[in-house]
Amino acid sequence: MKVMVLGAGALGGYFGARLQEAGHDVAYVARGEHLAAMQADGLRVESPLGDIRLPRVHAVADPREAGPADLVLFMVKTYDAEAAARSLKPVMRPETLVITAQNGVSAQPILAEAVGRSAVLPGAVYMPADIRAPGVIRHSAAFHRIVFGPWEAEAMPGARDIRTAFTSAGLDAQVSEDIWALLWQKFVMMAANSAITTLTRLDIGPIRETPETLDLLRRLVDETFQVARATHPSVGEDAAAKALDFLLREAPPTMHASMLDDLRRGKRLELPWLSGEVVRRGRALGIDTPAHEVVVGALMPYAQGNPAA
Ligand SMILES: NC(=O)C1=CN([C@@H]2O[C@H](COP(=O)(O)OP(=O)(O)OC[C@H]3O[C@@H](n4cnc5c(N)ncnc54)[C@H](OP(=O)(O)O)[C@@H]3O)[C@@H](O)[C@H]2O)C=CC1
Ligand SMILES: CC(C)(CO)C(=O)C(=O)O
Repeated sequence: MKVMVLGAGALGGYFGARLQEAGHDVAYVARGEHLAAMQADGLRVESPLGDIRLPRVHAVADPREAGPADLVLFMVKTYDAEAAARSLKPVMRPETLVITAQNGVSAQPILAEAVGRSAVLPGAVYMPADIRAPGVIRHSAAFHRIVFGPWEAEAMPGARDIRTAFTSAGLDAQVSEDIWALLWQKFVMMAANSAITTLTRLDIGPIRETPETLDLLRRLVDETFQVARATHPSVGEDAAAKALDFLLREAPPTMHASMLDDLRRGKRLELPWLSGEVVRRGRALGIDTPAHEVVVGALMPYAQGNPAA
């Protein structure tokens, strides 16, 4: 399979490397020091599920240099989605399918606007990773799950073939028939997770051991749950319980949201599409979201990068 990773950072680098190791033809679209390091020395992945060393990778700055692909992994941050989607449009072919990974529910429509809904397989990724150094991806838990599904039914056979390619590469991949319910379910967990770990600058372990902070986490989950249920009725009644189950029991104590990594590095934050999205949608629906409002107020000075830099 010919694969293009558009945004070959933490997730894109990880999935691209696993697929290349399994024999697929992968092109990595990246930029800056990370692109230069990949072009000079290849790509490394450090993972509890097995390290990967790829001394040579096809790393480029623009999708046009990568050429057309059967599968595009669209793995830029939400704030880069519009420009990346525009750059993808000229290399799309009728058979190309594009999997998304962005947290939240905003990036997928931006991509669909550029390439058409029938080409988009919205996806949710469950694994913590970051770029440890240029050319080096660090995966920091023993799970790497991706779930995607067709926005429009005709893409279902293509989605199943892609799942086979992923599982043959050792990845934990599933196809969902109601991907939007799943994206909202992840959003219920993730809006709270990104808010609480970034606000406190802590991993989830100490947060769940502190009763007052745990109470705040529960309120963040509940507010997003109210918004999710009002927006997407097929989100289950148990969505808040499932989100809490992940955060309080399944997640390793060292887990934190990728937004905290971004804050620590002085990078832009996806805050407007996480807590910001909950507040915006809550207002439109007449649902109070006071906990997320505080998070937005406290973190917004960091949303464009370190305000002290
Ligand atoms: N990391 C994680 O653990 C998880 C992340 N997610 C979600 O997945 C998405 C991707 O996250 P993540 O992998 O951490 O992000 P990263 O910032 O690690 O990777 C994105 C990469 O794409 C590059 N990039 C952005 N736009 C372009 C472009 N137009 N052309 C070429 N390169 C480009 C960025 O460069 P630059 O650095 O210069 O901006 C960056 O290197 C996010 O929306 C996040 O919410 C979901 C689950 C887990
Ligand atoms: C918390 C995690 C790793 C869960 O997959 C995530 O989605 C993120 O940090 O962006």
